[in-house]
Amino acid sequence: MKRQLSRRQNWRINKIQEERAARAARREHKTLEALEGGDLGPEQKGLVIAHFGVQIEVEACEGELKGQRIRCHLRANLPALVTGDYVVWRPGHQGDGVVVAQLPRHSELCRPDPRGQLKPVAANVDQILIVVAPLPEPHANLIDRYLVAAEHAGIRPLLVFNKADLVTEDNQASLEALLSVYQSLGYAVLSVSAQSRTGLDQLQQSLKGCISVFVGQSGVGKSSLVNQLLPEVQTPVGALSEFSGKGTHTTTTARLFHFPEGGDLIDSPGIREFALSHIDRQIVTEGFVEFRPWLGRCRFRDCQHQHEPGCALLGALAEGHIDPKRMESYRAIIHSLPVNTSY
Ligand SMILES: Nc1nc2c(ncn2[C@@H]2O[C@H](COP(=O)(O)OP(=O)(O)OP(=O)(O)O)[C@@H](O)[C@H]2O)c(=O)[nH]1
Ligand SMILES: [Zn+2]
Repeated sequence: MKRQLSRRQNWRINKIQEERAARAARREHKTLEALEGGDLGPEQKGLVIAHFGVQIEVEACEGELKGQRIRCHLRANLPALVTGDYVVWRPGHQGDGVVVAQLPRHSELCRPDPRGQLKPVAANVDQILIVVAPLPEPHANLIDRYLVAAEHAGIRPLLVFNKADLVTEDNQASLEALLSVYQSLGYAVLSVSAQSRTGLDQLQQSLKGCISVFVGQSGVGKSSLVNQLLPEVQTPVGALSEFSGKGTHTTTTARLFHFPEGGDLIDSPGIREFALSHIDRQIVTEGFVEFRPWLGRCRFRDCQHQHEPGCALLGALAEGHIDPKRMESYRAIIHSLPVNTSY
């Protein structure tokens, strides 16, 4: 009986929400019609700064309005836009505007939505800053997961080793051993301290001219670094959770910030946690860059690289071309995948 009731209540709640959404959509449609009926300004390029339900905040990239932020309505039939998207838009007469087209993306960061479907959450990201620190103790496995995600998205990763001030005689050797694995694979590693400001100039240099995101385990100092790099916080970093609308699943709402020294940041709690809930065996295998020369060379086409005879990866491991720690990490990631993922 109780169950029935709550199902009924759920249905009512859903219905009310649907009606509310439909009313908002009708209102939006009217506004849009009025705007498009009047004469709009010229088509021009803009950058999506943030998304607010049916509207988006666009920064003008050119013309008289360059640098200004405009609340824009979305012409019907546009693909879903995300922060970092470049668009074509037309100014209206009341400080608003209409987005008329999306320009092509060169990269996408995706996350599963509540239904498990992959959705882009940020576009045109050039660089993923994977933040690690002596504390909390870094896990190679987690770093490798971020690297796989970056490789899969085709976005350059940069390892940012924060809290360099916490390096001591006791932990130095193991930290250097951990990081040298990545350096020898060709990944850039930058040693910094948000606290003592060591290395921040160099970090600023590597942010210039591109859109970056920060990822990494909780407590490594992402907020601290962002606070150092964005001193005149355009939106308080502490208020990031406001965008996530506490307790809802919309934690993926991202916002674009400009670093005063150049370069952009896209940030949101959802992006910081951007990890790998949505990868399969093939993505992981290809995400280990040093495996690439050996892929497709195993005796068996469906080789799982575990203990099969004639496995090219195992051969490369035995000959010292693959670091045993990375192989161990690879296996741990594969092991953590839901069973039956396709190869
Ligand atoms: N010693 C030292 N402490 C730091 C440094 N950077 C950050 N911290 C400290 O580390 C703790 C965590 O920093 P946050 O910036 O909140 O870390 P976060 O990665 O944003 O954490 P989440 O918000 O949980 O994801 C805070 O107590 C900071 O003061 C650093 O360079 N050196
Ligand atoms: Zn194999």
